[in-house]
Amino acid sequence: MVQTVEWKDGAVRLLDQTKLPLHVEFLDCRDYFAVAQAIRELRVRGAPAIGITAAMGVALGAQALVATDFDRFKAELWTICDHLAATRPTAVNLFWAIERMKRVVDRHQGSPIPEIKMALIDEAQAILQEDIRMCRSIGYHGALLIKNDQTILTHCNAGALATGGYGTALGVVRAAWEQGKKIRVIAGETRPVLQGARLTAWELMQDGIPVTLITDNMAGALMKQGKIHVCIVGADRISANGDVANKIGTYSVAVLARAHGIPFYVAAPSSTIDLNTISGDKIPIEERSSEEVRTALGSTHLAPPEVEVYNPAFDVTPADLITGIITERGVVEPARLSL
Ligand SMILES: CSC[C@H]1O[C@H](OP(=O)(O)O)[C@H](O)[C@@H]1O
Repeated sequence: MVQTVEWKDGAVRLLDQTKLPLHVEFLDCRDYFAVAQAIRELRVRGAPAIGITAAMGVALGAQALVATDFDRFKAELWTICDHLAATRPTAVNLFWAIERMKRVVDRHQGSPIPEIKMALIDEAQAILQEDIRMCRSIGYHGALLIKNDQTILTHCNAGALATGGYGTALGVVRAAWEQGKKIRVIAGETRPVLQGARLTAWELMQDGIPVTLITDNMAGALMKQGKIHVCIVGADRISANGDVANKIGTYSVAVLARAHGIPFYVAAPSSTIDLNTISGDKIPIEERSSEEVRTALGSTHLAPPEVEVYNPAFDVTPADLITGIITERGVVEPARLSL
C-alpha cells in the first residue's frame, strides 16, 4: 500500500487522492499554504490523515519562520495553525493534531528556536507512527468480530488512504483477511466525491481483498436479500454521548442495518473522540460546493447547471443505532464512551 502522507526531504509528500484510481501521483507541498489547499481540495482526506497532514503542515510552516524571539515565533506559528485549522470543520483529528503541535512549542519555551523546529518535525512523525499503530490495534480488535465467510458493507473510505496507513474500518477488513478469514467487502460508491468507488475499491484491490462496488442506493436491497452480514464504517468525530459524524450516507446505512438486524460498527482511533462535544447535533457539518453534486468530479454535468444544491459532506448517526465503536483499546458501547 502506498504511503498516504509522509515527511520527505523537507516537504510534506502526499498521495494525490483526486487522481486515483487511474493515476498514482504524488504532491510535494513545500509550504503550509500548499498543505492547507491540499486538505481543502481533498487531495488528502480522511479524519486521521487530515490530522497527520496538518501536523506536518505546522512543522513545515515552522521551518520557514525567521523569528529568533520565542514569543514572536509562537505568535507566527499560531497564525499558521489557524490557517490549517480553517481548512475543514468536521474531523476533530485536525484540531486534536494542531493542539498537540502547539503543546510542543509551549513545552519548549526558552529553548533555542532551531531545537523547537526539530521537535515539531519529530512530533508530526510521532503522530503518523502512532496512527499506524492505532489502526493496526483497531484492526486486531475489530477482526475478532468478523466471522469466516462474512460479507462486510462499508461506506466511503476509511482505509489506509484515510489514515497514516492500514486504515480503521478497512483496518478491520485487512486484519480479518490477514488472519485467513474468507471475507468479502461491499463498497458503497459514496456520492458525490466517490471515495468508495475511487478509493476503497482501488485500495482493497491493491491488497487482493475481494470487493464489489455498489451504488449507495443498493445497500438496502442487499441487506433485505441477506447478502450483508456486518457494516463497518469510519468516523470523523465521535461526540461524548457516542453519536458519530461520518460521510454523508452513513446514517442511512445505519438505519437500514437496524431495520434488517445487521450489526453496525464504527471504527476509529481515540483521536476521533471529542468529549468536549456533548452530542452529535453539536458537531459542525461541512458543506461543500454545489459543483460536487451537479457534476461527476467536476467534469460531466449530471444536472442543470443552475439547479439548487444542498451538499453536506457528513451526517450524524445516533449512538443507539451503533452496535459498537472499535478503538485501539477495544470495542466499546457508544453510551459508555465518556465513562
Ligand atoms: C478513517 S476516517 C475516514 C472518514 O473521512 C471521510 O471523509 P472525507 O473523505 O470527506 O475526508 C469519511 O467520512 C470517512 O469515513
